[in-house]
Formats: sequence, C-alpha cells, structure tokens
Amino acid sequence: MVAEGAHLPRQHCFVSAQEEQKEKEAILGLASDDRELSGSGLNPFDGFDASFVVPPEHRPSRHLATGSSESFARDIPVIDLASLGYERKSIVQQVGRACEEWGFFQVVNHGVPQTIVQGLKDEAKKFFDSPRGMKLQVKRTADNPLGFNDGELTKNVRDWKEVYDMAPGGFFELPADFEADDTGSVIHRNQWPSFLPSLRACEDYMEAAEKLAFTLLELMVESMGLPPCRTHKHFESSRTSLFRMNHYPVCPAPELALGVSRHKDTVALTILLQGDVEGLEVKCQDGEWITVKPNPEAFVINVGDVMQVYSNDKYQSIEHRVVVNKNVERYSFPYFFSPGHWVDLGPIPELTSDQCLPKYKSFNWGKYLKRRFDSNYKDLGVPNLQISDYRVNV
Ligand SMILES: O=C(O)CCC(=O)C(=O)O
Ligand SMILES: [Fe+2]
Repeated sequence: MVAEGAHLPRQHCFVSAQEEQKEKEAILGLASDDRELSGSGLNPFDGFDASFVVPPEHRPSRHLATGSSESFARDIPVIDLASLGYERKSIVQQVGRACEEWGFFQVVNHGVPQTIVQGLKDEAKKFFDSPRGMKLQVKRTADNPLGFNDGELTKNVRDWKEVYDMAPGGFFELPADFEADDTGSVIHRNQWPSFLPSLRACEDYMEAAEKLAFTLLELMVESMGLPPCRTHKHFESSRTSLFRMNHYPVCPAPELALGVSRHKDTVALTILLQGDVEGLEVKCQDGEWITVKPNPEAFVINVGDVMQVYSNDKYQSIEHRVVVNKNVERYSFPYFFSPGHWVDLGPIPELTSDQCLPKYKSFNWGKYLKRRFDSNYKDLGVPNLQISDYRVNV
C-alpha cells in the first residue's frame, strides 16, 4: 500500500488487452478468473490464476530455478552499529555513502533484542497458518487500511502474498479529505484478531523498531551535514508509520509471478526484517537486479521517497521487488517510517542554495498519502500521485 507505483496503469508490451489475455490463458491453460476474492472463503494461493501473471519484460527469469548464489556476487553494504557510541563519525560516513551509492544497506548489532524478533516470527506464522475465514475477520477495508489483505496489486498485477498491516502506537491518522483545506483528520485503529491474542507481541517489536528508526533517521540526516535531530519534530507524534507482516506462500509458477512487483517505498525509510529465505531484489544503477543476501541477524534499510525529497535528490529511493519460490514459503516484516500527516514536505532549506535550487515544491504529506490510499479502492480517474508530480524544473 505504501509502494510507489502500485495501482498505476501497467506498462507492457502486449499489443492489445485481448492479446495479453490470450497470452495469459496460453501460459496458464485456463481461462482468466475474475472472482472477487476479498469476501470469499477461497484461498487465492491454492491455485494460480491469470491475475498474478507479470508482463514478460518484468518477469524474474534469472537464477530463480536454481536459487543460485551467483546473484550475491554484489551485495549491499553492511553497517555494524555496535560502535555507535564511540565511532559515530565513521558510521555516519558509511550511512551517507550507502545512501548515496545504493539507497539500501543492512545493519547489524542494531539493538533490537533477538527474543522480540523471534516472538514476532512465531506469531506471524501462527496468524498466517490460520484458516482464511478467520483471517478475514480482521480484513482491511475501504474504511480501515489496517488489517489483513490477500488481494493487493502492485503495478496493477496481483502480488503473490498476504499481508497484515498495523499502526505502531495503535492508530493511524490521515486528513479526512484530499481536496479541502481543513476538514480535520480521521483515525484508524489496529484490528487485533480475537482468535490469536498473542499476536499483540508485535507491539514489542514495533516499539523497538521505532527506536531504531529514529536512530537511523538521525544518522541519515547527520550524513547530509545537518544536526541529527533536524527533522525530529516531523516524526515525534507521527501516526502515519506502518508495520506490515508479509507472507509469501510457495508458488507453483515463480517464473510468472512476483511477491511484490517493482516499486519504491513512499516513506522516509524502511526497516525490513527478511528472515533467512531469499527473495528481495534491488535494482542497481546499471539496471541489474541483485538479490539481497538474507542475514537473519540484520535489518535491511532503504531510503524512501520522503528522504529523497528532504535530501533534494542526494539520496534516491530505489526500485526493488520480491521474487517467490516453489519450495519454501517466505516471511518478511517491513516497518515503514513516515512523518506526521500535518508535515509540509520539501527539500530541507539548508540543503538548497542559489547554486542548488530546490528540486521539489512543498506539498502536504498527509494529503499526499490520503490520495494514495483512496486510489487503492477506487479509480479516481487520474494517475496515482507520485513525488515526481511535485518536481520543479531547475
Ligand atoms: O519482502 C520483502 O523483502 C520486501 C517487501 C517490500 O518491499 C515491501 O513490502 O514494500
Ligand atoms: Fe518495498
């Protein structure tokens, strides 16, 4: 839902919709299936239907069949936070370099206790192993973006995944309206499943992840030559951060589908726990997709769109995607860290000058997010908003 580019008109190489349909049917040996899944008891991952088929040019053809490690030849930087108390300068430099050169890095010795991480993984497995009918008791709706969802699209293609979204701190707050100037805000509360009370162990994880998110924010901001707390007040009582549990079931046709199609994260930064099953791929500057080697001790951190705007494009939000697997299910846990809905977002003024003009005009973060949420549920008749809509020619 926070993926940039989700629900945009798909760019593809089929000549017509009919041709596209024919190709899908030929691949699958079945007619397309338009059933409305969100209300039914059917598990979408018991079979494979045309809605999961990714256009040929975006299919994950490489190294999938073997799961080979050839794709690990290049890997994103790993930064050890153990010495943060006494070697801060060196860590700030490493973070700055990683953000500029990769937009992605991993952190180890991050301070989130292993017991909390394990508790989260255990509860996530229990939740996703529950019958679909039970999971639907907490399903996400047009009125509440928090909860369970197994029908998400990215780039108009159905993701091979099911998710459960939660707001750290218990609730999520957005402006009531995209257009009007001041219509107040709307609060959405977490939905906790009555059949699994122990899932609230996630609250411990979210608390620890938020602490780490502030540490990383400070490091990124400091690496741009600013006081570490420069943007703190944008985040201190923010209620737009989101925690997601992703479950990618085993997939009978991993060469045709993706767990999440290529996208950028809309937020300031993402802290991802990816467990020990590979799947996350990052697009390098030369266009090659590389696999982020799983390290169960590490978190994968990436720069999001908000940081790209703050930094006036010094740090870029990078495209990534998730490949799925025939043999083993995968879980991942992104914590999406975002400013408060009231924040007017733009390049941080100290980073701009007559020689380095702002590349974005200011826009309200909450309204931007509200618009993107709305477009998840109805065709607004206009393309989904992107940060590039606020770009100015300089
Ligand atoms: O599952 C992963 O490794 C990444 C998921 C992701 O990119 C997302 O949920 O935005
Ligand atoms: Fe992502």
